[in-house]
Amino acid sequence: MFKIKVPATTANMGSGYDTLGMALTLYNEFEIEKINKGIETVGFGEIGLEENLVYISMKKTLELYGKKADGLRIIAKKIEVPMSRGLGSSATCIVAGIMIADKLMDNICSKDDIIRIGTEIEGHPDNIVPAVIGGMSVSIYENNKVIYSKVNVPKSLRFAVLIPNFTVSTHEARKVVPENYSKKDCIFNLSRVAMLVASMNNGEIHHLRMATEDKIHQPFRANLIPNIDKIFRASKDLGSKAEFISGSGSTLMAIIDKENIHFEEKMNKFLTTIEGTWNVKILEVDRCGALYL
Ligand SMILES: Nc1ncnc2c1ncn2[C@@H]1O[C@H](COP(=O)(O)OP(=O)(O)OP(=O)(O)O)[C@@H](O)[C@H]1O
Ligand SMILES: N[C@@H](CCO)C(=O)O
Repeated sequence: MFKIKVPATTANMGSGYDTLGMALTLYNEFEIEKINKGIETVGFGEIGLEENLVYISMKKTLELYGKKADGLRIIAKKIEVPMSRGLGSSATCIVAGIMIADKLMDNICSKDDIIRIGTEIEGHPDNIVPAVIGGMSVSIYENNKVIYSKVNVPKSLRFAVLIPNFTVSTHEARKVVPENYSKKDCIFNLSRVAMLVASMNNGEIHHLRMATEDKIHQPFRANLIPNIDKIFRASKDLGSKAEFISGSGSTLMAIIDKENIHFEEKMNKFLTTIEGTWNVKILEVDRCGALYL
């Protein structure tokens, strides 16, 4: 019947907890087929229908419009975004589910509707917004409304994702983030997140290291990722412009210049000296967002 392709996303980007996010050139693809009766899922491993985030999001969207689905097979056709690694795998499922429902209703939802429903399901907007519209974005979620704006990303940048073989659940990683902060720490992050948006927009790559510094979530989540300091130090030594935890982890992100062509090979070599298995991918910004194929 139809296919949907949704990009991976890296949320927070250091200083922008629950606020900044960016789509990356790594994708999940879902295919929908007609069947006689019921709803079937294929390619989702052990995940049962009622726990399947694509199905849950499709069902919720249809219910919002007073509709129901029947006679559908949802196929996880191509899964590139690893689960629970801080690359927005849940957002790919949520956005795909909403877009399936929308297609079944003859595309009555606007992008803003998809973003609003998706954010309500996910609980924060920073993966959902870039997954839908592509690029880097800043979002505000308040009173069930999402207000967002795109940020320019310099074309010379590449994004090295360092993906470990262990997972970090977002639900668990949100529990270690404190409820309250000092005025000093608030000013620390406010200044950096504003600097990050300005630096990206103005192509001031030399500001990125300071602009991605954070006191809101990363110091508390660092304990969930063994050797994070060593890995960030090695990345800096290999010429990266900035490093941060992607989303809630476990993936670590290094921003590099496109001319840094030996980064991948050298980082892979370094990571063999660290416990665990790591997979390095050099990605670009996805500038389109989710699409029907
Ligand atoms: N390919 C998939 N098939 C089915 N469900 C998936 C798939 N990928 C992700 N999920 C769902 O999303 C959940 C993972 O979401 P979680 O928010 O913990 O991680 P993430 O979205 O990968 O990371 P982050 O939000 O930090 O970027 C899984 O437990 C599962 O419910
Ligand atoms: N802003 C979210 C992103 C992960 O879903 C967090 O850091 O918990």
